Amino acid sequence: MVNESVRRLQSFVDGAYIDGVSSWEKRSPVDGSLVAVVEEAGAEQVDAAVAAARRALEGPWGRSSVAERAALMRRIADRIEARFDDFVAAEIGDTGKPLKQARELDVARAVVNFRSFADTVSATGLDSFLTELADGRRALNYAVPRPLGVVAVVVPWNLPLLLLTWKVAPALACGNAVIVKPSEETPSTATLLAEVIAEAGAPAGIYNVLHGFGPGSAGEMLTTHPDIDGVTFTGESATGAAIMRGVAPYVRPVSFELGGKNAALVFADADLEKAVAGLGRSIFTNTGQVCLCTERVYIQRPVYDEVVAGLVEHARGLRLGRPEAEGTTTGPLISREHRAKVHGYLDLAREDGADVLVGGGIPDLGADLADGAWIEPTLWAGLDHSSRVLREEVFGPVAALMPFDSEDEAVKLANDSRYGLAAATWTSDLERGHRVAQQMRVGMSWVNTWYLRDLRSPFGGVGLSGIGREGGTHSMHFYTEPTNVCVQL
Ligand SMILES: NC(=O)C1=CN([C@@H]2O[C@H](COP(=O)(O)OP(=O)(O)OC[C@H]3O[C@@H](n4cnc5c(N)ncnc54)[C@H](O)[C@@H]3O)[C@@H](O)[C@H]2O)C=CC1
Ligand SMILES: O=C(O)/C=C/C=C(\O)C(=O)O
Repeated sequence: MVNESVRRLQSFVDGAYIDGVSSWEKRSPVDGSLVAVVEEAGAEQVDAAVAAARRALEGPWGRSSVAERAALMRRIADRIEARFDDFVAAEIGDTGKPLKQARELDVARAVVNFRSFADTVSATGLDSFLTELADGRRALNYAVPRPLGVVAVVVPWNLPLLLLTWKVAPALACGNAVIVKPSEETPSTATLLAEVIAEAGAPAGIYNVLHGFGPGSAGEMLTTHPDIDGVTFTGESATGAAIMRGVAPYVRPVSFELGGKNAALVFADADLEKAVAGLGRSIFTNTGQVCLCTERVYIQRPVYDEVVAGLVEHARGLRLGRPEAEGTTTGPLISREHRAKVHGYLDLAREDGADVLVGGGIPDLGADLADGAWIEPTLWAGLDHSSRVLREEVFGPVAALMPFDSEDEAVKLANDSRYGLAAATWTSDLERGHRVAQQMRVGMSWVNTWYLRDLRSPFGGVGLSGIGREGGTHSMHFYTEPTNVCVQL
């Protein structure tokens, strides 16, 4: 039985909430309590969303000016700010993440995403060339960006609103219509955003939300729909591969930000206090559920023991608890299913001979939280580089610590991965910092910091970590198709 006070979440198509074909119960990873009943969209709702988005593009929205669209982005940002606490509550309800993080990272970044892409679209000029041929003819070439069209936005559960708005803001700023498929684990903020975008004066049909799952459900139905024009996706690499297969018959562009198995390198000359604090953040933020999180830490041998001791102390100082509780630093994993996956790696690490320095199991947080998806922050030493624990993305609050001797060895170990998303180098030798950072085979290479973002810079990965870059003008390129005009003068 569903308590009457429990929210029902519906898909949002053509400016209105619509019924689904079935429903599921979204439960809190904090204590297993019921958060919402979510209606699953079926093929009919997917068709309706694609048709609504297409109609919107054919209407006034398709002729809107950059200035009008930038103004709308700013009004949406203002409306999110006006309902900041509602977004924070919705995000916490779905994920169990600490209140402070939801406020300072997730929802704050949603506001910045809209403002930043309002700025970028306003400042982006045209590519143009004055062409002078050998025979004396002259021409003006200029490329006019047209919207990509109907864009499918498929996003995961780890930073739900942040990652959703990171794609929706530039897509709308460029004049597209979007159909969002939020994760089945985090349906709330995408639904609330529909209300806010409508309140900000957006035309019906430019922002649609379909609730559902991946294979055989709304995710697959949307990304294999013949009338979408492109897919932007963040999530697991295997899911990216499945989406690629789905769009292949229609030859649609994709932008993928996928998994990571990110390395950090700590050199003996680093400021160790800062390095340990930075590593603590890069391993454990969001319970390790950020694609950028560090899961492999290489430490130069002379400072190995000191860094290991510092990290163990940091992990022991983390406070697992309810999002709103004073002092909570760390929430649960997103679900029991995901915990089973992470727990599988804890078992595997032991089988592969890891020395478990801290954590390694499921914590006892009392009867109140017994039905949640809690896991202990865990650090390992002594793992061989060939262990699957060091090759596969765990996506939990875990890292393996390993010593190295030379810079060349550290670079080689860090790059020994099929993933290539992010890296962090800790050193007080600036030359080394630049040298090592540039050798990392990744999309984002930080020096003496981690997850410091400038939204104008390219964001994405190489290898199994993705295809393409988003951010600033890189987003503009993905969400538009240029038409080159050549006028003989
Ligand atoms: N690197 C990253 O950013 C993330 C990695 N993960 C990893 O992925 C694992 C699986 O978690 P999931 O939530 O299942 O992530 P996922 O990557 O499979 O799901 C992300 C989104 O894709 C949708 N989806 C799944 N299969 C699809 C398909 N065939 N076609 C279209 N859409 C599809 C999902 O419904 C969700 O909205 C996690 O255990 C975690 O390790 C999960 C979330 C983010
Ligand atoms: O800051 C961003 O734009 C994105 C951060 C994190 C991810 O992309 C992720 O965890 O997938």
